[in-house]
Amino acid sequence: MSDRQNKIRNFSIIAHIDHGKSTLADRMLELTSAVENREMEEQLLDNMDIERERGITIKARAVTIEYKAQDGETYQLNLIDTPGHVDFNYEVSRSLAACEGAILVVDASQGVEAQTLANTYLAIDHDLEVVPVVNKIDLPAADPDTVCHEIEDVIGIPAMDAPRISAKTGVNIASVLEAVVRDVPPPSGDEDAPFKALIFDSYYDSYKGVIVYIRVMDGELHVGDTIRMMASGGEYTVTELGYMGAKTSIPREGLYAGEVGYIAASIKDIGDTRVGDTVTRADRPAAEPLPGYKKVNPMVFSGIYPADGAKYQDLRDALTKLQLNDASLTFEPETSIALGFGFRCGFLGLLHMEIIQERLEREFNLDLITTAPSVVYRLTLTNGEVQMIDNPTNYPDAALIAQAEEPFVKANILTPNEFVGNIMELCQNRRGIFKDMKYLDVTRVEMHYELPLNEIVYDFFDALKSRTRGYASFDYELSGFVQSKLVKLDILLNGEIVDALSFIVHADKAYERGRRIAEKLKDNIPRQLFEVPIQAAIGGKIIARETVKAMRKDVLAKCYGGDITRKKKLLEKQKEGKKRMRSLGSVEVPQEAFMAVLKLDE
Ligand SMILES: Nc1nc2c(ncn2[C@@H]2O[C@H](COP(=O)(O)OP(=O)(O)OP(=O)(O)O)[C@@H](O)[C@H]2O)c(=O)[nH]1
Repeated sequence: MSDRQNKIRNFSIIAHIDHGKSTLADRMLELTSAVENREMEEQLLDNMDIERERGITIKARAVTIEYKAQDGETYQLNLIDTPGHVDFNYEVSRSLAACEGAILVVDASQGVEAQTLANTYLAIDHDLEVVPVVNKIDLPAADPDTVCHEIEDVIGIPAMDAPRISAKTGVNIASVLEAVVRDVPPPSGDEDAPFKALIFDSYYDSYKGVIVYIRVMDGELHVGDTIRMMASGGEYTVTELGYMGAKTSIPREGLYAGEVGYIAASIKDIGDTRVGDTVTRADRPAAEPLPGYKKVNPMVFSGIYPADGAKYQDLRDALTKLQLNDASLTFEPETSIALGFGFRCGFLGLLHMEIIQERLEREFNLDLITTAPSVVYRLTLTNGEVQMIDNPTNYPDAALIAQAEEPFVKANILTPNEFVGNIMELCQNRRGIFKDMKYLDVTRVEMHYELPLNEIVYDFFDALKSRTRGYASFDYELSGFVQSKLVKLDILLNGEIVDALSFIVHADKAYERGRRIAEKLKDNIPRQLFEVPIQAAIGGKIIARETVKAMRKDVLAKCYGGDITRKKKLLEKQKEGKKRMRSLGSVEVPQEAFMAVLKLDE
């Protein structure tokens, strides 16, 4: 191994949400003075607005810092950021593939949580050295000894000597860097072998074209070399390469085996730079690509329509741009009788969906109507054909279906034992199958359930939080398709089926759902000039009915003539309220109505 490699450490930070991953990353950058204190925006590594507001990290990012360790040597530390939410396990996985180690941050007042476990297992799957760190020791409720025992008992890695730190106040941060230098193995890789690197992220820069983030496995690369993308075959000449500093990129003349960095090569087509692909050199290509990693298929789908039909092209452009650095987002055109032209979009999970919606609205200034999310169903028809259905509108007639299957997940819930009853009740309501339960210590329990994805995509997480006062944590992975009794529930407004409101539901729950949805819609559809019947139907049979009564008075009637400004205000208000309305046939329906049908627990 070269001396250069001996001084490199490639690592990620993994943690349960809110345990302090981003704060620790900031402190590490600060300590290695990669950033001037005053220049430092809060949470440098999350550089998207929405992330900052929600306090979660979405996209993988990487940064190179130099650290002079106690042994007197200067090390190149490459920190690769990972998202913490269950929806993004795929992205965690792609970051981990570029590392040899992972710092596992555990909150000293909370202990091991569901995503602590899930992320640790992912790291172990990637053969990473896991370096535990106990954070938030400044909190009065901190109990680092117990948490260290918990890490040893539950995860099974030694933790008694784990650095105990406060990322917030900056206590003991250097001990984390020392642990990284000491415990994370340096990269191995043959500098003399043909160049081979893994693409783990990319983004589009309007001047330089696509910038790809790579981890070099073997060989070396210089400006002027011609690279080849092994999956797509695209060839480009490298115009710039280097490290990503905390704020700016630091161009270099070469990148070598074991290093993490970026390349720019005037690449215009993002399709050529697939995350997970292998880059090699055209003059001396590698024989085999790297294993890459499994791309996950989106499991949650929803229709996204521009509120103003004229914005269809803008919506397409916006989705195309977002897809550039979010390969897990899929979309294709669809038409709805009710909503016109839009796109069927596929997401990793509900949070992913919300984030994309928010970005479309905020960054691209679009007003959207989104339909209820649906999972993917697998149907075997009576003629033997197998169909995957991600849109309830395309659900075939019941008479044509020989067998219907829905996706199930394995759920892992960690909770203080006092909430076990509440959680069992919730899971039972959601058609969950209890698997087992074990005590982590005297007060905390780990529960395993199998649940239909359909029952958890909407509001399971919120429901779990509210039943456990926020103490339970939850993680899941897909386990496969399970045969199920499914029916399509249609909603009729004023006697007409609204295709955008149809959805698939388990037969045993259809009546109750139909009734609740009709009630919900009644609450969410404002009065119109005429009476509007709301009906729920299965295969043409009406199972529930509500009525929105006709409007009696004009809003202005309240004003008794007189005050013109007051009148104006009321009219403005009415206009505001209208903004997100959609005419379905003759009925005006607000956006909230489309989502309200999902939040049945409220
Ligand atoms: N008291 C205390 N609070 C901390 C400490 N470290 C982080 N926090 C706080 O914990 C909260 C979550 O910290 P983040 O760094 O955003 O957590 P994260 O793990 O990056 O969260 P995600 O990005 O959502 O995964 C923030 O309000 C921090 O200020 C600490 O050492 N002590």
